Amino acid sequence: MELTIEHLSKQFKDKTAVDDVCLSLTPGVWGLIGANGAGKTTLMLMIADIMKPTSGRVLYDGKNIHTMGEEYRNLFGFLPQEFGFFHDFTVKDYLEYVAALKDVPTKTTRKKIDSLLDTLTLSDAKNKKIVKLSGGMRRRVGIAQAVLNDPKILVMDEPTAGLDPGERVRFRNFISEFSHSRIVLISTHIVSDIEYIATQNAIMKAGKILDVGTTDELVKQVVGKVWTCIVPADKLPMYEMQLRIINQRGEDNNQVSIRYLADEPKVSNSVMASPRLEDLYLWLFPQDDIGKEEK
Ligand SMILES: Nc1ncnc2c1ncn2[C@@H]1O[C@H](COP(=O)(O)OP(=O)(O)OP(=O)(O)O)[C@@H](O)[C@H]1O
Repeated sequence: MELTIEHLSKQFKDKTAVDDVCLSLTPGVWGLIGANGAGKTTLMLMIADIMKPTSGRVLYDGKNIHTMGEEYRNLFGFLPQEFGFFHDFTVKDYLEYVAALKDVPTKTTRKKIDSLLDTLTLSDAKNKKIVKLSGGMRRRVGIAQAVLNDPKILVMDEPTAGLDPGERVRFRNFISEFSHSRIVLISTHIVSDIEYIATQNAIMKAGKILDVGTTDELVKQVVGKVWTCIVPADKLPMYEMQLRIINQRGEDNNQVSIRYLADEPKVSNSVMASPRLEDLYLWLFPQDDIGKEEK
């Protein structure tokens, strides 16, 4: 099974949101990583066949998804970033409605919904109106509707937005299990949410895919660029001005442990750290760039 993205572009007036993207997605969890405005949502909407590309095409096992119509929709699950819930529906009624839309066999619908609500710890919310749910619960209802038809391809735009730490862990476990022989594409800028479950990552910046690889392959780019050291707490403001500090933790005796990015050690007692995906992300997307991509 393969989803092939061939020279996909999307132009909005003078803005190229997606710029000649080529990517071949195979079964596994794919992390689509990029700052705000990188083009992730636009790319996902085209993969969902909701938005028409300006040029290029998406093929599922060699077939153009746009010509597959219902056949594609039946094997596809999508969690959009902005989710238009039917707020007056109860969770159960809403999921039954989606199941009907997606041609889930009526015989199995109830069982399927109950089992999903259980897995996503939503059983207690089953008969509550969606309007009454917390943001994290609504997101989980969104996840439930996306997987209701057991999709072969699951695309989720920022699925962990609004989830608390416990919910994030459960989400990761759920996706790891679910992704077996399926293509799961997850966009996020919360890198730690996919770091340990993504079999591959695609890094997107300014509409282009900069790099594709496993986490281990990708983080090689920042080997020798991540440092940790201990500095006196009263010197921290000075270091904050001079260094790209990505993490800091208070220690005993008025000291602070800092983790920073630099081509070479900038503070005398610095020790080279093993890079993580988040370090690479911050290296590629310095905070100042976040949100500026659209300019
Ligand atoms: N309908 C539209 N009309 C005009 N410009 C758009 C439209 N949709 C997206 N854009 C622009 O295209 C670029 C990519 O947007 P997109 O939402 O795909 O990025 P993103 O990586 O998903 O960002 P975020 O994480 O903030 O959702 C941005 O500059 C955005 O302003």
